[in-house]
Amino acid sequence: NCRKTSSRGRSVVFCPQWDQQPKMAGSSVFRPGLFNHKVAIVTGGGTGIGKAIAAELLELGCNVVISSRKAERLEAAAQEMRQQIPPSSPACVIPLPCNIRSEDEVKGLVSSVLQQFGRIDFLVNNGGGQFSSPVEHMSYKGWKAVIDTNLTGTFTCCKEVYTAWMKEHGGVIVNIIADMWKGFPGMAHTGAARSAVDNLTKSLAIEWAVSGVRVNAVAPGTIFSKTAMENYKELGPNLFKMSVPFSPAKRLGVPEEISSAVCFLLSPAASYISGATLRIDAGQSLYRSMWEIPNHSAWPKAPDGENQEALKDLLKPQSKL
Ligand SMILES: CCCCCCC/C=C/C(=O)SCCNC(=O)CCNC(=O)[C@H](O)C(C)(C)COP(=O)(O)OP(=O)(O)OC[C@H]1O[C@@H](n2cnc3c(N)ncnc32)[C@H](O)[C@@H]1OP(=O)(O)O
Ligand SMILES: NC(=O)C1=CN([C@@H]2O[C@H](COP(=O)(O)OP(=O)(O)OC[C@H]3O[C@@H](n4cnc5c(N)ncnc54)[C@H](OP(=O)(O)O)[C@@H]3O)[C@@H](O)[C@H]2O)C=CC1
Repeated sequence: NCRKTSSRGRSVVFCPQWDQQPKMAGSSVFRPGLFNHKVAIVTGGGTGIGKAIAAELLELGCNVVISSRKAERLEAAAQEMRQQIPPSSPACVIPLPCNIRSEDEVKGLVSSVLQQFGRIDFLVNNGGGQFSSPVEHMSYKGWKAVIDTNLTGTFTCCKEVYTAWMKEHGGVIVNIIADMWKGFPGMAHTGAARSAVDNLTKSLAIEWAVSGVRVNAVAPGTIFSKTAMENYKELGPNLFKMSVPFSPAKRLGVPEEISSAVCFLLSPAASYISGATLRIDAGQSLYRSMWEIPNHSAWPKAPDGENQEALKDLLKPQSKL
């Protein structure tokens, strides 16, 4: 069904199906070999978004270290990814367990990667998460767990990779944050942490420009994966189903739609981009909030006066206005 048309003297092949054909899961739109011999650390790289990022980096020739707390799940993910690496590729994937909440474990991770590969070109701070709870019922321990993971964990990984390698050799960092642009009612801890990482990204982009380090963030909308859903236990399926109408796309995103943007930000195509946050949410952050506010009369009254009187009149059941 493809037609050849000529546009301004150039020959163009136009396929009407192209814009309807989705990118295939597990196949990058970037040039094979783009990241040959580079080394990346992807935290949370054994599941969901992190796994898609790791797989796309591998496909592009990068050596990838996937890291998170659960060693068995990490090893299984690495085995699965190894099956996809063509024999001609120089890339490899290794799982290294690390809790990003522990400064010592992060230091250990960075030094192991340097021992094994001798360099760290890319850091993707993707590991993290939260539970859902209104603030009034949130325990201090729960608040701290989420801040320590998403904010302090990201800080620690950035700092350790920078001081041990990127300060002298340059590199690229991408921080995964969230759609917290209208606050994050129901998950206020993560909203506060991700907003702080958005700001940290800007500070680091300036402080580390002198080392040739670019630092950017990606803010996903609601992205479906089995592991993300399972985190919310029995609430999970409904939470994700309920989110669909709140996306202007009227569908949820998938991890592969985040990984392509991360690979772009890591690549030389983004060589002049630093301190930026890319929202990958089909416009969700510009659209309506999921948080329902029931009708109530608790709000402070407006000042008396002619506008207030006219407003009362307008709102009477049979208003003449
Ligand atoms: C509005 C909904 C839209 C749909 C979602 C859209 C956005 C989606 C965003 C996503 O990020 S999806 C990805 C989800 N994946 C994860 O969150 C994975 C990582 N998450 C975790 O590891 C945990 O959630 C954690 C809380 C961040 C850390 O858990 P960890 O196991 O390290 O800590 P714990 O020792 O278990 O807990 C510490 C403390 O936290 C409180 N708490 C934990 N879970 C809950 C819960 N479900 N409800 C209430 N409180 C919780 C609690 O105080 C824990 O202490 P203890 O009581 O256990 O002593
Ligand atoms: N899915 C979505 O809609 C959205 C997700 N995000 C964020 O994107 C990132 C990836 O989430 P997603 O793939 O969806 O969900 P997953 O639950 O699949 O991924 C979370 C990953 O983070 C790892 N992790 C959690 N805590 C730690 C820790 N203390 N140290 C090291 N690793 C840790 C987990 O591994 P382990 O348990 O083995 O440690 C897991 O691999 C998270 O930060 C998430 O909050 C942001 C916006 C939306």
